[in-house]
Amino acid sequence: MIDEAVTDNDAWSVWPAPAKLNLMLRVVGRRADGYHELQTVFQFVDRCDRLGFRVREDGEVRRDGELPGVAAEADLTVRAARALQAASGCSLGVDIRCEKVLPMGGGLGGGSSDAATTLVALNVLWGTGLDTEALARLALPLGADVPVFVRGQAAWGEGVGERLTPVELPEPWFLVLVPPCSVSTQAVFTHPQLTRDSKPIKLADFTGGDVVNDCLPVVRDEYPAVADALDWLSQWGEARLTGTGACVFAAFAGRDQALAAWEQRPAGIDGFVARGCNRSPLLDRLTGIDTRLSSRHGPA
Ligand SMILES: C[C@@](CO)(OP(=O)(O)O)[C@H](O)COP(=O)(O)OP(=O)(O)OC[C@H]1O[C@@H](n2ccc(N)nc2=O)[C@H](O)[C@@H]1O
Ligand SMILES: Nc1ncnc2c1ncn2[C@@H]1O[C@H](COP(=O)(O)OP(=O)(O)O)[C@@H](O)[C@H]1O
Repeated sequence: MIDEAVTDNDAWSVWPAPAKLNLMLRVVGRRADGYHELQTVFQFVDRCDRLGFRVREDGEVRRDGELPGVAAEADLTVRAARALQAASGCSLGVDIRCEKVLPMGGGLGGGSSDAATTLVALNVLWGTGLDTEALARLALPLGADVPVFVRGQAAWGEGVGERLTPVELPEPWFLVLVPPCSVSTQAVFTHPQLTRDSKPIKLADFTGGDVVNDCLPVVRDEYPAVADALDWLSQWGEARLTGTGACVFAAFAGRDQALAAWEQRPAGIDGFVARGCNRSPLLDRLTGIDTRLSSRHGPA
C-alpha cells in the first residue's frame, strides 16, 4: 500500500483493476498436474485497485511503494511487466504504484486483476501492440484468473478458467462482505472433503438458478467467520461465496437496497456495495469510456 494516492498526471498514467465475483463455481475434475477443472461464471464489480504507471527509458521494472506480505519480485504487477517485456522485446521499463483497495486473498481476484491491468496498460504505454489473444496467453501462467481480467468481459469459464465464453448477465448491485480471515486457495483445493466430481452443467442451468459453489461446504466448516457472514447475509437473499473465499456476497435490485442492508451489518465486519458489470472498468478505460468509474464508484 502506498501513502500517496495514485493520481493521473503528466508522469503517471492511472488504470483501474476491478474485482471479480464467481457467481457460481463447480469443481468438475482434477488434472494430472493437480489443478482442478472448473465451471464458473465471472462477473466484474466496479470496485477497483488503482494502478499508476510511469514509463522508464532504462528498461528497469520497479515497484514504487510497499505491499504488505508481497515482495516486489513476487508482485504480480512486476511479474506481468517482465512477462510483457520478454514476449515483446521491449527495451522500455516502468515504475508501478498500486493503491490497494481490494482485500488480498479474498476471492475477489485483486492480484490477478492487477496483473491483467499491468499487461493491458503497458501494452499501450510501451506501444508493444500485442492483440488480446496474445495478452491472454501471457496472462495464464501468472494465474488462472488473469485471462478473464485481460479480456474484460463477463464470462462462462471452463478448464482452469482459461476457456472463456463471454456472457451477458443482469447487472445487479452487490453487497460484498469481507470476513476477518484469509482463505488459502491451495488449502481449499487440497482439502480431502472437497467435492471434485460435480456433474458439468450448461449456462442455461446457471441462468435457471443453479448457483452452487462447490468450495462452500469446506470453507464454511473450516472458517467460522465465513459461516457467520453467510448466515447474516442470507436474510437478504441467496448468500454466495466468491471463488474459494473468504468474501461472500448477495445481489440486490438497487443500490439503495444494498446500502440499507450494509447499514445493518454486524459489528466488526468489513465490506462494500458495488455494481455488477459485464464489461470491466479496465476495458472502459482502454477504450476511453471512463464514465462507469466516476459515476458508479461504490460507497463503503
Ligand atoms: C478459485 C478461483 C476461481 O476464480 O479464484 P480465487 O478464489 O483464487 O480468487 C481461481 O480459479 C483461482 O485462481 P488463482 O487464484 O489465480 O489460482 P492460482 O494462483 O493459479 O492457484 C493457486 C493454487 O490453487 C490450486 N488450484 C487453483 C486453481 C485450480 N483450478 N485448481 C487448483 O487446484 C493449485 O494448488 C494452485 O497452486
Ligand atoms: N499485486 C498484488 N496484489 C494482491 N496480491 C498479490 C499481488 N501480487 C501478488 N499477490 C499474491 O497473490 C495472492 C492472491 O491475491 P488475490 O488475487 O488478491 O486473491 P484471490 O486469488 O483470493 O482473489 C495474495 O495473497 C498475494 O500473496
